[in-house]
Amino acid sequence: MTIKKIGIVGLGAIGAVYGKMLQEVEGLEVQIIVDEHRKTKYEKEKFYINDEETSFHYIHPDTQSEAFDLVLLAVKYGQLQEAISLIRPFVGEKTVILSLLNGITSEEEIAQSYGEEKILYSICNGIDSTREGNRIYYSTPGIITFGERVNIELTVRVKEVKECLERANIPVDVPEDMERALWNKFMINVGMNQASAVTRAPYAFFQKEGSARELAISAMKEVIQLAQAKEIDLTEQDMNYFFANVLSKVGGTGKTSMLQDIEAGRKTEVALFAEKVIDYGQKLGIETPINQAFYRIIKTVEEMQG
Ligand SMILES: NC(=O)C1=CN([C@@H]2O[C@H](COP(=O)(O)OP(=O)(O)OC[C@H]3O[C@@H](n4cnc5c(N)ncnc54)[C@H](OP(=O)(O)O)[C@@H]3O)[C@@H](O)[C@H]2O)C=CC1
Ligand SMILES: CC(C)(CO)C(=O)C(=O)O
Repeated sequence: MTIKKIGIVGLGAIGAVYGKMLQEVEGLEVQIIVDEHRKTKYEKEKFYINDEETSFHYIHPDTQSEAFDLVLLAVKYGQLQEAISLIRPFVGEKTVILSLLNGITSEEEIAQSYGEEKILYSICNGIDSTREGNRIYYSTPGIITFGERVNIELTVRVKEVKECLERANIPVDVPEDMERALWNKFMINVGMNQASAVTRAPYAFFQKEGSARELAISAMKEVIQLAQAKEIDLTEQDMNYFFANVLSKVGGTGKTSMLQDIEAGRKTEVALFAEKVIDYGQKLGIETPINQAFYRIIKTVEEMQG
């Protein structure tokens, strides 16, 4: 079955960019799954991507519809449970669900509601999208890394999703070891998102040697220790590769999603990052002082913002 009908929950920095690219493909029907309140607001305020007015098609969960072939979740972690409920009417026997959320836990939470057989693991890397209300700016779509937990010979559904994303000119990668890819991204987020959130530094400060990058590296090294204790093949080479080959390509004024949250006074995804690192550290008997400090600072900032 070729993918034809796609549902997306979350029209933010990530969902709007990939949603626009997908809906430009002839033969693909893309619907944004929203509640009534958001539908009214979005239709009135419209969306602007790189200053271009962009229209989307909205679908309410009460609408009678066939199941979607592919559902993309692009909400923040605090909105995940709501999004999981929202997609229920559109999940059928053959639906594939892809969670573009950062972190290593969202797939597990989706699988608890819909079963392992519905999900593929995924993350997006290198996208420098920022959102201010209904205005989204980006210079590169980065790459969606996805697949089954292990990808030696590609399964039919992986091939179909890959073909669909490629038709939309979204760069994709299907790594053999998806768990390692998830942990690699987890390491990046734990360092970059949290160091930028506490310093308020945009990417330019991490693109050069110096204090901001050192701070991110110290948190990343704690993730590497945890991964190695879990026998996941993650090393400092992966960290160096990120700085040299991924971060160097994004716009210097861009900001991590966590810094965007802090600046907008929204709750952050610290539960996906420092909290997870601290948790794993306790279970594995590994000290995680940098993440403990990040956790306390970010929680304090959230409390101050109310
Ligand atoms: N921004 C980035 O550069 C990157 C982000 N990520 C990850 O991607 C995920 C999404 O992040 P990002 O796009 O930045 O987040 P945003 O906050 O920009 O977007 C989230 C969107 O979800 C919408 N939403 C929330 N709840 C619902 C709901 N119940 N029904 C429908 N829509 C809903 C929000 O709508 P509303 O505004 O109306 O509340 C908002 O448009 C996160 O896990 C993030 O860590 C990964 C890589 C890079
Ligand atoms: C990799 C990074 C830091 C890229 O923007 C990200 O995933 C985020 O901002 O959440």
